[in-house]
Amino acid sequence: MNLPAIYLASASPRRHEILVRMGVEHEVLHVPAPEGEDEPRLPGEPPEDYVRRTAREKAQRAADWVRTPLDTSRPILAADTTVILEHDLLGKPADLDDARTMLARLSGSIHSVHTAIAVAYQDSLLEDVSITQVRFRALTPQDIDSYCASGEPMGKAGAYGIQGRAGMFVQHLSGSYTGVMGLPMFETARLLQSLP
Ligand SMILES: Cc1cn([C@H]2C[C@H](O)[C@@H](COP(=O)(O)OP(=O)(O)OP(=O)(O)O)O2)c(=O)[nH]c1=O
Repeated sequence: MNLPAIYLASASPRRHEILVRMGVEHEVLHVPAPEGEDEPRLPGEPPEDYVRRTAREKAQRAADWVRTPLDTSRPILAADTTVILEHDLLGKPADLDDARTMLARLSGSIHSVHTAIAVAYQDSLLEDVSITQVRFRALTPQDIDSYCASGEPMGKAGAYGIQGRAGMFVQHLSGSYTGVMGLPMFETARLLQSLP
């Protein structure tokens, strides 16, 4: 498959790793974070809309930021991953207590992981979203403590990384494994292929 060389507007090492696996030539852009709260949700905004809007804003911010110094013929890819449990949105945990609370809520239940991708290219912004249902086995307090002690929950939506030890918590998955990790391969390849 012939996919174009791109810029990746993401600080997530997982997204870089997935693009490497896809064989997509890319350069990572370190776009300065906006001032204020990290990716705030608008009042009453449905999670599906939130995750799409956030990915679009990341791609647009990167496009505005790079305009002059970089090669504008390269598409700019951004993504946003959010865990949704009973209409609540679980982002990255603020600290280990927060991580413990999130993991206890995910224990023995089904949640969904939404990853939106957005590509800024030649004044247009294209997007797609991958939605995956994930069932966790019941976790004991010891499971949660030792997982938190591993350091893996921090920096990850829902306080877990399926690609690490938390893979052992996943009893069933319906959707995209790479979407849960932060960049759905199928949707990303399809979006990049659809560019003019
Ligand atoms: C659920 C899950 C999330 N994650 C990660 C992917 C994302 O890095 C992170 C969700 O946070 P995001 O806000 O989507 O991304 P980010 O802040 O890490 O990076 P950037 O905004 O610069 O692109 O959670 C995993 O690595 N494994 C998982 O199983």
